Amino acid sequence: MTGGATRTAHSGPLLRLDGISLSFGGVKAITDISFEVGRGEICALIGPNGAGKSSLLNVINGVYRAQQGRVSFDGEVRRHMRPHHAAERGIARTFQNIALFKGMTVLDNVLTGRNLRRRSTWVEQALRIGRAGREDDEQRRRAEEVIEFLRIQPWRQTVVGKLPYGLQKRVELGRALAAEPALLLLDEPMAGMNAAEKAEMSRFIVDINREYGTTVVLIEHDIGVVMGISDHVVVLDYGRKIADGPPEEVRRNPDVIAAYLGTRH
Ligand SMILES: Nc1ncnc2c1ncn2[C@@H]1O[C@H](COP(=O)(O)OP(=O)(O)OP(=O)(O)O)[C@@H](O)[C@H]1O
Repeated sequence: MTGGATRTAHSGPLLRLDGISLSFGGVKAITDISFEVGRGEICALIGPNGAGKSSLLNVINGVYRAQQGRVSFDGEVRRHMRPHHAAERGIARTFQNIALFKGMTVLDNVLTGRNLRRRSTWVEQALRIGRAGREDDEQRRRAEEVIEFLRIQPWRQTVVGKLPYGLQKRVELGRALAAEPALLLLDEPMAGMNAAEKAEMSRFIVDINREYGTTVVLIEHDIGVVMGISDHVVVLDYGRKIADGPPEEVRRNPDVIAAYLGTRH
C-alpha cells in the first residue's frame, strides 16, 4: 500500500483546529479548542467522560458542524468539511461502538473501506465490465494486504458478528486502513480489551504509523497506553483544552492531575 501521507503537498501541520466551539442546544460540548497535529504524529486525545473527545473527532471528519472555528486539513481551511469530502481527502475513522456490517465476512467488511478508491461507474460494477473487473482484482489485493498486515487471515471468510470483540475492533481498524488514509481517527480502539489485547492493538497502531506514515489521532482512557505510544497528548476537560504537549510534560501538568483525580471540581 502507498502511505496516505505521500499524497500530501502542503508542508505545514496535517491538521489544525482553530477556536472550535460546538453546542448541542444548551449543552456546550466543546469550547474554543485549538491545536495542531503534525504529519506522521500519533496524537492522543484524553479526558474524563463527557469531556468532548468524540464530538471533536466528529468535527474533524465533518459529522458535526462546529458553530465556531475552523478545521484545516493538509492546508485546506474549511468552516465545515462534509464527511464524504473528509473521506476523499484522506480522513478515515473507527467508532467507539464498532460500526461494521455484522452479517458480512471480514474480507467484505475490509473491502468496503476501498469503495472510495473505485473509479468505475456503478453500471460497470453491476455488469462487471470495463474497468470494474480489473478494479475488483486490485481492490481485493489491497484488502488482502491489510488483512495480512493486521494478522486476521484465519478469519477472512468469517462473518464478523461471530468474532470476539477484540477481533472485531481489529477488523474495524482494517476497514479504515484499507482506505489508505493520511489521517486515521480512532475512537477508543482499545475499549473493553484486556491487557494483552491492548498491547497487541497498540503495536498495530504504531506499526501502521511507522510503515505507512499515517498520522493518528486516538481517544484512549488507559493512560499507560497513551504514554507508551503517543508523540503528543491533548487533554480535554468539560469541553476545554487544559493541556497540550509531549506525554511526559502532560503527565506532570497539575491541571491534568487535578482533572483525573477530581480535585478541581
Ligand atoms: N448528539 C448529541 N446531542 C446532545 N448532546 C451531546 C451529543 N453528543 C455529545 N453530547 C454531549 O456533549 C458532551 C461531550 O460528549 P462527548 O461524547 O464528545 O464526550 P467524550 O469525551 O467523548 O465522552 P466519553 O469518554 O464518555 O465517550 C457531553 O455532555 C454529551 O452529553
